[in-house]
Amino acid sequence: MDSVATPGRTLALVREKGLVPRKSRGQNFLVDLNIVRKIARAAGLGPDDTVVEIGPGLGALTQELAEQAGLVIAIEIDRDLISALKETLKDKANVRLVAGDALKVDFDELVAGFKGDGGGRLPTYKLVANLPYYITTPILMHLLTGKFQITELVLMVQAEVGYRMLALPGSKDYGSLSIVVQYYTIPAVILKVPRTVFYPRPEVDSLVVKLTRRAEPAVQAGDEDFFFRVVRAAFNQRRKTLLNALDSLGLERPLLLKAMAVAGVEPRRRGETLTIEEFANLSKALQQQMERR
Ligand SMILES: C[S@@+](CC[C@H](N)C(=O)[O-])C[C@H]1O[C@@H](n2cnc3c(N)ncnc32)[C@H](O)[C@@H]1O
Repeated sequence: MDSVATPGRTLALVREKGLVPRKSRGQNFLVDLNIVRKIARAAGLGPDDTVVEIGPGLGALTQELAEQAGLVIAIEIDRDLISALKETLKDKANVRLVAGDALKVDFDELVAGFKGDGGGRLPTYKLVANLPYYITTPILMHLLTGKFQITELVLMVQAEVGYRMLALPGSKDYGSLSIVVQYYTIPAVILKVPRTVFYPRPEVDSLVVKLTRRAEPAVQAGDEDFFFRVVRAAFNQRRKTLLNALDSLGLERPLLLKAMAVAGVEPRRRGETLTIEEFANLSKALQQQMERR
């Protein structure tokens, strides 16, 4: 079957199947084969690779992934799209379609269901998606904190979110998302994508980013849940000093001040100036002080 990634073929398929792209599901289909190819190529796929795709839509990206990977597992929430997908993917024997909600999927179990569990050593795989924008952050949190055997993620996201993933201390885009992404992965920009290559057109431009999973987190943060609580507290009230922002953790002031002194972090600084290492040191110092109480 010819690629569905052209305006003519996408529109014809939408009409033929009586589909109405749902905004509530983030349905903006790619209609530019050149962009589709660049996204798939960014994942560096070969015949030995398994790739999971979230939200295949009409199959534009799936068709290309199937050309390059050994096995493609595509999870689509909208059952109305499944019949269109069966048609656009009918000559792709290496694609497995799964109807379901990616937010609820245990990706390792899903892959093991098709590939076996590797005799206890779960197979690794890549993840590629033109993400539905309305759930970008929860999906990303699920993918990263879920500790799945994903080695690389190539994701198309709203440009603004992409810049937040890559932001460094001191920039206006730097926040909790930057820390979570950089803690677990090494992010890089692959490509800027204008809104004109989608049907229907979204209201914003997009960015394709590649996240390479680190073998070990970027820093040793001690208790991870606590580390992320500290990070969220620091950024929830960005304009406050760190000392005031961390009040929301419910800890006594003297303890906060002692931990800041131990970590070498000035209480008057703002959270948005702290590096990921400084957050980790602060979080560990707070944990130590709490244990000593
Ligand atoms: C931006 S579209 C991308 C479609 C296609 N991959 C493309 O590039 O043309 C997002 C897709 O994700 C699907 N989707 C939305 N929420 C989902 C979820 N929770 N789990 C799986 N798929 C979801 C939508 O139905 C839609 O097909």
